[in-house]
Amino acid sequence: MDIPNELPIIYTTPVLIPGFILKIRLQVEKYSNLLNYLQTNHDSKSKHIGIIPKTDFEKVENVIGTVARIRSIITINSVQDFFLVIEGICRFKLDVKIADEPLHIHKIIIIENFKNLQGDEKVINKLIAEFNKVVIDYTQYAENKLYEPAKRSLKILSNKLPLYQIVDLCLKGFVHLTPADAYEILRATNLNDILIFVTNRLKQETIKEIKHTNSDKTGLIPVIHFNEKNNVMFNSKIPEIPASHELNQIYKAIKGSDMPIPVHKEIMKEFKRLHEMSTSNPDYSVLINYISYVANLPWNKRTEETLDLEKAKNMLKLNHYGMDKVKNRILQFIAVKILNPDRRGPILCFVGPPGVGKTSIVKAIASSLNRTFRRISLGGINCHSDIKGHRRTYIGALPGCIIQAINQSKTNNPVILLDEIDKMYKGSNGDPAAALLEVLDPEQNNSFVDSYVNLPFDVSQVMFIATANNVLGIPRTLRDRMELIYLEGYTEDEKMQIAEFYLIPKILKDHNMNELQITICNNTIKDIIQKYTRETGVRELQRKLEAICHYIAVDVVENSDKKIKNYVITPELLLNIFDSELYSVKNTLVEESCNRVGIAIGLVCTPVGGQVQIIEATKLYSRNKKNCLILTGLAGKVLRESVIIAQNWIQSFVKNNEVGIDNFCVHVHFPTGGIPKDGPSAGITIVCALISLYWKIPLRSMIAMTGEISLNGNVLPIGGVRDKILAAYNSNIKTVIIPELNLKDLKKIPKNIRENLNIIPVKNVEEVLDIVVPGGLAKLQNPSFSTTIGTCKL
Ligand SMILES: Nc1ncnc2c1ncn2[C@@H]1O[C@H](COP(=O)(O)OP(=O)(O)OP(=O)(O)O)[C@@H](O)[C@H]1O
Repeated sequence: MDIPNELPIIYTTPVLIPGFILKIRLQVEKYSNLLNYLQTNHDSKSKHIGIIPKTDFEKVENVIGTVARIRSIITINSVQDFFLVIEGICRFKLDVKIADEPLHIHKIIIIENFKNLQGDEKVINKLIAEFNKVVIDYTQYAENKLYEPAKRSLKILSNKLPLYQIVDLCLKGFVHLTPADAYEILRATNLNDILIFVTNRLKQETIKEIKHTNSDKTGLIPVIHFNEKNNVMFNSKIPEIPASHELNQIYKAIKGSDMPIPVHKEIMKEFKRLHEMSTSNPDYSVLINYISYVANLPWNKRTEETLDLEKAKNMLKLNHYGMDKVKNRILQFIAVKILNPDRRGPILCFVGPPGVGKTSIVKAIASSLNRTFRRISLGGINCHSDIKGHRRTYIGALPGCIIQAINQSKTNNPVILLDEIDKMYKGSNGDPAAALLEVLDPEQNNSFVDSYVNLPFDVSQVMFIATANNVLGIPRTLRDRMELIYLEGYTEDEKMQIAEFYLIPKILKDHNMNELQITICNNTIKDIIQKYTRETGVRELQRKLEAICHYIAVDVVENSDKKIKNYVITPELLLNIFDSELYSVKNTLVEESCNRVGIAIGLVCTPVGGQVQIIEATKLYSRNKKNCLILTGLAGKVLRESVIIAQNWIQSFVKNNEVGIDNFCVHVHFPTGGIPKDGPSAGITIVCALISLYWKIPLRSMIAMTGEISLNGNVLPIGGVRDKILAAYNSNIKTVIIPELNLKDLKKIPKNIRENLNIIPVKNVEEVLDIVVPGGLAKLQNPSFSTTIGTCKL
């Protein structure tokens, strides 16, 4: 729409805000020129006029008005007035006068419309939060009075609209504006000013409503306290100013608290009860503790979040090596928050073996967002009330760990780490997972009710991040509510980097030793990794490096009067520090298994990373026991089924090759016997061990394998390929057989490891046998080499 830069101007008492429609009444006598102008020549609807509010504008530097489009002109013959229906289009600044007669014509400068106004990013979130709070308070008291459009606006408001629309709806729906108010808004140069203005007006309206409601019911004039600092309002009927020092303290705590009005009302009821209670009553101290706990909760205290991508990137990089998946996810979270501050992020859950940095990166995330950090250890929790607290009626009742963590953080938007979420279990006193559901569900967590506090607390601002070692340990319902991010173990090279650039500088700083000349050679770090630790993470490595510092510390203290020495930690010195090597680089079990019948090398994934797993099989001849299968080594249900599938596949293979079948027992063992094992991925390894046993052929040495088998001999994909291949590499295995369908996982494996290992993908068991059996599949199919096979039952 073309708006001329010179417009006829009129002055009106009502203020026209862009987007609104106004009907004004003008005297024909006074405005005859304007009426002529609008009625002659062109269609009046294409004409614009400038509307300037009749205020004390001469005192104001810049006079702001609204460009209005004429919607209709209503003239009534018998009346000396006419009506203009005008629609506010945009705002303008009044410029120089062009003419006084026949019309007041001024030059105008169009200024930014509300829609394009910006808010001050630093404070806008706080203002919106406060505004939302005031809207809730207001509607609680004035809902019956609100007319339909306002109620509709309220519904829309809860859908989190862009800010300018919130303001727009407020103007239309809630606030009764005096002309002075409206002019204030018209002149606003940023959205913050408008939001502050509208919030304050709503507060005043709410106070009016509260006064009205309370005096209606009780005839008492309520005490209304307006907390300037937090701009939060309180309303309560205090019985009388409490006499005792203790009660006074609590009263002050309630007054100083920033709890929402409904909570405040409830707490004042309790306070009234306390006030009337005898101090000898056993409930007295319980009630005092309760009220002061609730009053001191951070109902509305928050840290100002820093949403700065570059800063967060640097901070995360500074604290942790690698972990790209986690870092990228956090950067995405920040980017989304910048675009839409109200959007709630998902609940993240980092799953991985111990010591890979799950806990420590959450701390780094909290500081990169400038939020406080609390850790809740869920390991071993077996009771509903550990999460949700105990009812106040119980002796020694306490709030649950969620509210306690929020209370300790003193803010309502901390980062809370739910550590070891896979290690909670259901006890006789309820299921803690069910209680956590309520906390983690974005639909419910803005009114989380802890049994002790017994009042709704908004935990939706809290950023919950969970960690787990084993995804299967996380209750299914909780798993559904979280976004799982898997962290893998580190390779030797990665551990070297972490030790050199992260752990050693951190440990030296912690021990106040960064001034000393300490050199830990690369060979030393490598030796620690290979001979003194066996882990997928770096926690043990960190402990060993700390032990080196403790060793040096004694020397430093004993020789404190002498000149500072240079300390060079060589691999040889490690023997002095740690007494003896803990692990051999060679995996003796694997090496001994070579050239023996009935043994195959498998790969397994444990909660602490990948491992090489030997499978042993032997025949037992016994008169009494025939056709039986003995399994040892704490094999789980799925593993036992894998053995049966392997046996049955071998039987069909034997039949096809016309090999004889005999009756005897087979014993399959999964060392080490003390550790429970389960899962389907040992399928092809079991087949190979049994084939080696039946055909009495030792398998080719140093070949490890992993893959599930189906009854007709297909090799199916399995999980944990990266960890398994790393374990094979660390155990000097030269060839690894994996299912062809797992080829996609190879991109997660460092290039140097891929180049140094012979990784062979297979589709079926025949291909496996062709690789592991000396002489290949042909040798097995040659009847002169075949042997008798046992038919076995479990
Ligand atoms: N990628 C890494 N970069 C730097 N330091 C790391 C890295 N990964 C782990 N660490 C260090 O290793 C130590 C152990 O890490 P952390 O306690 O976070 O492990 P975790 O995965 O939470 O283990 P758990 O599952 O046992 O709780 C910490 O000191 C941490 O700083």
